[in-house]
Amino acid sequence: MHQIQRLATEIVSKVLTGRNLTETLSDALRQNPTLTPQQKGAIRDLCYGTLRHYNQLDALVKRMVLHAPSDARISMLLMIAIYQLRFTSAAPYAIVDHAVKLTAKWFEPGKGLVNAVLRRVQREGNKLWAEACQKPAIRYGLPQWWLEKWQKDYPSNWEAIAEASLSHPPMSLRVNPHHTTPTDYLQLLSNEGMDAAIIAENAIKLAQPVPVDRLPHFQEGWVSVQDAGAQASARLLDVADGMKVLDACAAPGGKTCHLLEQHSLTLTALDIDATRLKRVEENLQRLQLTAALKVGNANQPKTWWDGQAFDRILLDVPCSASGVIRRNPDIKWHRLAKDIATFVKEQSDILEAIWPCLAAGGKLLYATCSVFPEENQDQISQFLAKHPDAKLEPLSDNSPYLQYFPSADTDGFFFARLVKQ
Ligand SMILES: C[S@@+](CC[C@H](N)C(=O)[O-])C[C@H]1O[C@@H](n2cnc3c(N)ncnc32)[C@H](O)[C@@H]1O
Repeated sequence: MHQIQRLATEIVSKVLTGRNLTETLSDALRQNPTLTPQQKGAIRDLCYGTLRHYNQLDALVKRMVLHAPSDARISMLLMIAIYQLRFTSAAPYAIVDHAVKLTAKWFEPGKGLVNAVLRRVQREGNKLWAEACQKPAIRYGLPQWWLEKWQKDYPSNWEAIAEASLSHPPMSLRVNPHHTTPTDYLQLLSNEGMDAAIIAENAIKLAQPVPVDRLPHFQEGWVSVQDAGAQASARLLDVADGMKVLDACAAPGGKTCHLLEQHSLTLTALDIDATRLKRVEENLQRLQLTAALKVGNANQPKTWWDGQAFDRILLDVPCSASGVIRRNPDIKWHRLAKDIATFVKEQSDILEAIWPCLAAGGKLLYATCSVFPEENQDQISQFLAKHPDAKLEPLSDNSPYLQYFPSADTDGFFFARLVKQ
C-alpha cells in the first residue's frame, strides 16, 4: 500500500502547484506500468477524494500538527492517510503501518508524529473532524470566494449545491438505441451483478462505478458513459432527421455521438483542440457513427465554414466547469474569481461569431457545465439585448432556461435555446 500512498502524495502535491489532475494522474500511471488495475483504481480514488476534501483534511492536519515537519510530503501523506481512514474500506492498521514506514524512508524522525496523528484520528476522528470543519468553506471543501459567491447567487439553496458538489459523482450510462433499450440493458447489468436504475429517457445510473471494460458490449457501442444532465442536450436541440447540424465545441464528443445515435444528420463536429478532436473520432468509431470533423476556432468561422447555414447549432462553450467540480476537484484549487470574467468574454465572442452561421428559423442551444449565472442566464440576456433577431424559446413551463444543479442524479448544467427570426 505504501506505493499507493507515495504516488497519491506525489500526484496531489503536483496538482496543488497548478498541474492538471487528469494529466498528472495518467502520466504517473504510465510511468509505473507494473501497477495492477486495483492499485490504479485505489490511487485514482485517493487523488480525487483528497482533492475533493482537501480543505477539511488540511484543516484537520493543521489542528493536530502545530509544527509541520520540514519535509512537506509528510503533511500531504497525513492527508492521504486520513482520507483513507475516513472514506475508504482499507484496513486501518495497514493504512497507519504503511504511512509510518513511508515516512521513515523520507524522514526518520517524522514517523512518531505520523503514527501519533493517525492513531488519534482512528480513536477520535469524528470529533476532530467536526471541530476542524466548522467554517462553511472548510465544511464544503470550497475556496472562500467561491463559497461567498454561491451564498450570494443562491441564498436559498447554496448549501444543497455545495453539499452535492462534495459528494462522489454518480456513474451514468447513455444507452444506444441502435443496439438495445434501457430496460434490456438493465437486465444485462443485473446478470453481471451490477445494481442500476433508469433515471431518464436513455440514462442508467449505476449504484457503484465500474471500469468500462466490465460494462456488457461497451466496445461494441451499446452504451457510453455520460452524465444524465448532459444527455438533456440531444432532446433540447430539437433536431429532426436530415438536418444540417454544427456541434461547435465538440470534443470529446459525448453530445455529438448522442445526437447521431438519435437522428440521421449531416453533422459537423468542430473543436479548436486537435488532440481532443481525436477523442471524438475514437468515440464515433466505437459507436459506428459518422460526422465531419474539423479543427477550427468557433470564434473565426471564416477559417472553416463553407457559408451554408446550419439548421441547428450546439454551442457547448468552454466554461468555469463550476457544475462538475466533484468530477474534477482540481478545478476548485486552480480557478480564481477573476477567471469568470475571462470565460464570460470568451463565451460571448464565440456566441457572436457563430450566430451568423445559423439559418433563419434555425435553433441554437447554448450549454455550459457551470452554475455561475454570469456564464449562463446573464450571458444570454446580454446577447438577446444586442440581437433583435434572437428569441429565447422556453425550455420548461416555468422557466426560459434549464439549470441543473449538482444532485444525486445529475451534474450542474445550464441550457438556453435561441431561435433565429
Ligand atoms: C465543454 S467542452 C465540450 C464537451 C463536448 N460538447 C461533449 O459533450 O463531449 C468545450 C470544448 O470546447 C473547445 N473549445 C474551446 N474554445 C474553442 C473555440 N474557440 N472554438 C472551438 N472549440 C473550442 C475545447 O477544446 C473543449 O473541447
